[in-house]
Amino acid sequence: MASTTPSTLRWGIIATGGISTRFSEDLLVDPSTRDVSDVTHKITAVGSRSVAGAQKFIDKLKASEGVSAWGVKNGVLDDAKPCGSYDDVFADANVDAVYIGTPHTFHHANAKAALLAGKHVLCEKPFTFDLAELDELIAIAKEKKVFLMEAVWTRFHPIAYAVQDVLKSGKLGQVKRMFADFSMNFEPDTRPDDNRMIDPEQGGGSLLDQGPYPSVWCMLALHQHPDNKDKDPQVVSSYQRIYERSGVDAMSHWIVEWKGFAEARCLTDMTASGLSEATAVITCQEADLVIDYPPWRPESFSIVPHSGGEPGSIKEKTTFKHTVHAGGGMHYEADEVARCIRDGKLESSRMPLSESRVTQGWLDAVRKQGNTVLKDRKSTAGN
Ligand SMILES: NC(=O)C1=CN([C@@H]2O[C@H](COP(=O)(O)OP(=O)(O)OC[C@H]3O[C@@H](n4cnc5c(N)ncnc54)[C@H](OP(=O)(O)O)[C@@H]3O)[C@@H](O)[C@H]2O)C=CC1
Ligand SMILES: O=C1OC[C@@H](O)[C@H](O)[C@H]1O
Repeated sequence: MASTTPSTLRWGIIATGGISTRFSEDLLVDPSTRDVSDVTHKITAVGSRSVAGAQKFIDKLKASEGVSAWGVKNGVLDDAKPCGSYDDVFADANVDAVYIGTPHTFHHANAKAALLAGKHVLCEKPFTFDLAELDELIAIAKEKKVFLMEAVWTRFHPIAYAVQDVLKSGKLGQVKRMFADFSMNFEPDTRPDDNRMIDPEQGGGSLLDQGPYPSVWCMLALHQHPDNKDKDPQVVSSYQRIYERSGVDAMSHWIVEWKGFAEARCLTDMTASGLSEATAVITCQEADLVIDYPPWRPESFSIVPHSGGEPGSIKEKTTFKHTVHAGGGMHYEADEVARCIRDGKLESSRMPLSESRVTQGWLDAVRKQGNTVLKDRKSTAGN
């Protein structure tokens, strides 16, 4: 059988913190371990606030062990240039696409600069601080004819497709409502004031950091459900508990309504853990679909009969496992970006900009209805 040469995407990595490390390590994993042969990845530039920081990051990647050692041996890092500013990465002709791994309040400025320089952009969650900032990025990407996507990696995991297949098959009957939770004890009192979960200047608090995950399951299970016709679901109620030390939210609750279809209750909490066996529960006519912890990378879900005397045709619990292939699981979204760019697409149909707008709107609504120090923070759009 004739084999075609894979398309290689050349990445510039912006920032050298925790998530940039994990994303880059996944770019170093052999694509064939996840049955991918049509795209490959290279890291051609790393941007940090200091050139020494960028060099240290590259050196650490070059010392990778385990599944990421493959990329080191196979040239993924051979042309990686350390840059002492993010702008140097945006100006680099050897970079096709930029991955943005800075704290929340910097996403807009960093993505905007990259787009204006003509680079394709994959930006960490939450896309921006508010919807006005996101709309500005979308307008620039459209004008520059470059690809833009929010890095909601969980949407590309095997389990995400499997959950949708079950719901779409109709075997669980009508969807009634759902609950989605990302609670985790980050032990905020032990963290310094400049930790990004605490610091308002970095968009701290549970809502912005954790909120994108309940949204994943809401969007896949309800928003994209074939029976749903409401494409503009709104937050109808919310509550935020304040983390007194810095005034960000310790916990947020909100309810979203898809008119004429269903409601979702969403929860984020950075001060207490969530249920280990239920990061999301989708209540359907015939049974519940229960997705296990952790919300960002679950690998199993169960179909669970209704409790008590509730009717429902499904009487036995069945559990399904969908493990992430070798690596951390961020390679799937990277493959999606590579394919979209190869095919000349400006957005992903799996993670469309219209859906990022919907979930960004929920974060805005909860923040504005609450009473944290970020309540009235002004958008940087247009600056
Ligand atoms: N998808 C996922 O699973 C995860 C996503 N995230 C997301 O990734 C983003 C970054 O999170 P994370 O990597 O944990 O954060 P870190 O604090 O570990 O790293 C942030 C990096 O941003 C750069 N930076 C630029 N300006 C500042 C500033 N003023 N203060 C602090 N850092 C700055 C720094 O890199 P440098 O010095 O090199 O410029 C720093 O290392 C967030 O949007 C977060 O929500 C985080 C964790 C998991
Ligand atoms: O995106 C995330 O997922 C995993 C969590 O540990 C992290 O805080 C969050 O940013």
